[in-house]
Amino acid sequence: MGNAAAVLPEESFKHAASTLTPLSLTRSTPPDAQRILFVTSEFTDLVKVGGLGDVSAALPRALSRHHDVRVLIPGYRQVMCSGLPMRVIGKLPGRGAIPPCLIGELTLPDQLVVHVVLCQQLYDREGNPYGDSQGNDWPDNHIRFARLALAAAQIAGGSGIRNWTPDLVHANDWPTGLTPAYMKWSGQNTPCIFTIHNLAYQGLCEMESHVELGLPAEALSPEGMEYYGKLSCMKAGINYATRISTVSHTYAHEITSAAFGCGLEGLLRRKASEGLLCGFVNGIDDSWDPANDPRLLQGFKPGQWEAKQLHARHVAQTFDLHDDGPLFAVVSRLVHQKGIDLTLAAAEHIVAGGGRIAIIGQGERALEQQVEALATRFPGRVGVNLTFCETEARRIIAGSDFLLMPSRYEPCGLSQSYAQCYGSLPIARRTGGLADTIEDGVTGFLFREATLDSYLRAIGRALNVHRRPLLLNAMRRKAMAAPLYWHQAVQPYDRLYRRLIDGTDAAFSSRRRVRACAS
Ligand SMILES: Nc1ncnc2c1ncn2[C@@H]1O[C@H](COP(=O)(O)OP(=O)(O)O[C@H]2O[C@H](CO)[C@@H](O)[C@H](O)[C@H]2O)[C@@H](O)[C@H]1O
Repeated sequence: MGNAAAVLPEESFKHAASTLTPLSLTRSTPPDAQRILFVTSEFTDLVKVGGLGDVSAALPRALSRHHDVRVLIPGYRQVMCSGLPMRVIGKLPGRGAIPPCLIGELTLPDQLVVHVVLCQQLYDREGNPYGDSQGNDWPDNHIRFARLALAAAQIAGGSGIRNWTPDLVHANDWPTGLTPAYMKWSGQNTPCIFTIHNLAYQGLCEMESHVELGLPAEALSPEGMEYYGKLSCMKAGINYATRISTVSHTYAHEITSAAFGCGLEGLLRRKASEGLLCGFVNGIDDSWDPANDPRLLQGFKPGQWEAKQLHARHVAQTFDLHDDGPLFAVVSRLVHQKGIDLTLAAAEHIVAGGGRIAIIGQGERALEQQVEALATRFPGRVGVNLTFCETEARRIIAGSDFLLMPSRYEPCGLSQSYAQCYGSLPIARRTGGLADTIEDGVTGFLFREATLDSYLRAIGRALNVHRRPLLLNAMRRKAMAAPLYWHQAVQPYDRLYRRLIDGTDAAFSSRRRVRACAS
């Protein structure tokens, strides 16, 4: 296998940025830094669908103060069109129906190294990482992401990148679930952490796909990755990783119950009882600083509320809303998980209470149509923008008084923390990371049941606070100080990496163990 640097071959992506750049990579890392390969299907700098992209861009950067971290992503069209110079540094063989690939390397302006799995037939497509522009999943997703996972395992085994083999692999969500499995089946003992960002997306495929994926017989049993007659990439990640983490303490506990475990609660309960499952709350990246955000019309600090009013006027103009009344924001993927139907039902009460609602998001077509219909029903009071626009999202958050987040479940959630940073008080369900990051009545409002009544009570409390400016501003100040930034949130990952690499981590100590739910 040739590992020498090469220019992208002509038959490779026609969209590729094929300029050769000298490889001069000298990030200063501490002497005890370990080599970490962070494997992900989204990376916000280049391609993002949701929160996984944000975490994948921020966590490796925060980790790179402590370690030599490299990110591995598929070479989607968005990645190849990024305009960043790409070097081809190696190639890797296929397995079953998984085609061979090249390994590319990008160095981002801040020197973070991103390795790219180059395989035109799998990744050079219109649409997002998981499906076409009509929202249909790609039928060969199992092969597309098995290619990513296999590349990670091969790199961990010493192939693909010359003079760089990771001491630890960190895989994320189902698209990377086969990573620890391929590592194990090739006899490697490099530790692999698997982080669950959202258990509900499992990456299922038919049993017959085992030939295409080159799976050994043991994979096909319930002790492997069999899941109710199918194959589950999520289950592979949970079963074969050295340790499993998820993105909040409460979600780590919740997924051991039937209500949140998506059929994997038994396995997760066992992992929790063995001390192999933990929850680390996500941080947010430093760009979420209202005083220094170039995407805002005017920066602000706690107390400089006139800048919030400026953004509220901007939102009113762009969403065709009246100028008066508390402003509620929805910045969300429009999917069932996020409880959008509850907000649709609550909207008439918010409007009757004098409120206005600005919704920005994309997602399930039926929900998109329903939010559009809501705006038609309440002109001047409800405005909708069915796009994904980071700048507008930030301005809406900055201008709003409240962020609506009635999620049915929420592994961690980032939007509530973004809102807190910008002095917008989240109104959210007491579940997952929402319960861990919002202090009820202090830095936001929580409600327990996924019912309209319960939600409306929280909205009513928020409206009461809005009528008392002193109290509102006091809550805003507390909210702005609440979120955890990644340089703080990274600590438990750093400690776990070190324990796994030096072999001192028998399992999570009983004090830190996730208490498994009873059912
Ligand atoms: N129209 C729009 N325009 C611009 N930006 C938009 C947008 N709609 C949504 N976003 C952004 O998308 C991201 C959503 O992040 P979340 O963590 O809230 O949810 P998501 O369900 O995608 O992530 C999953 O993974 C993350 C990461 O671990 C977990 O926090 C979460 O609970 C889990 O469901 C935020 O950055 C938000 O601002």
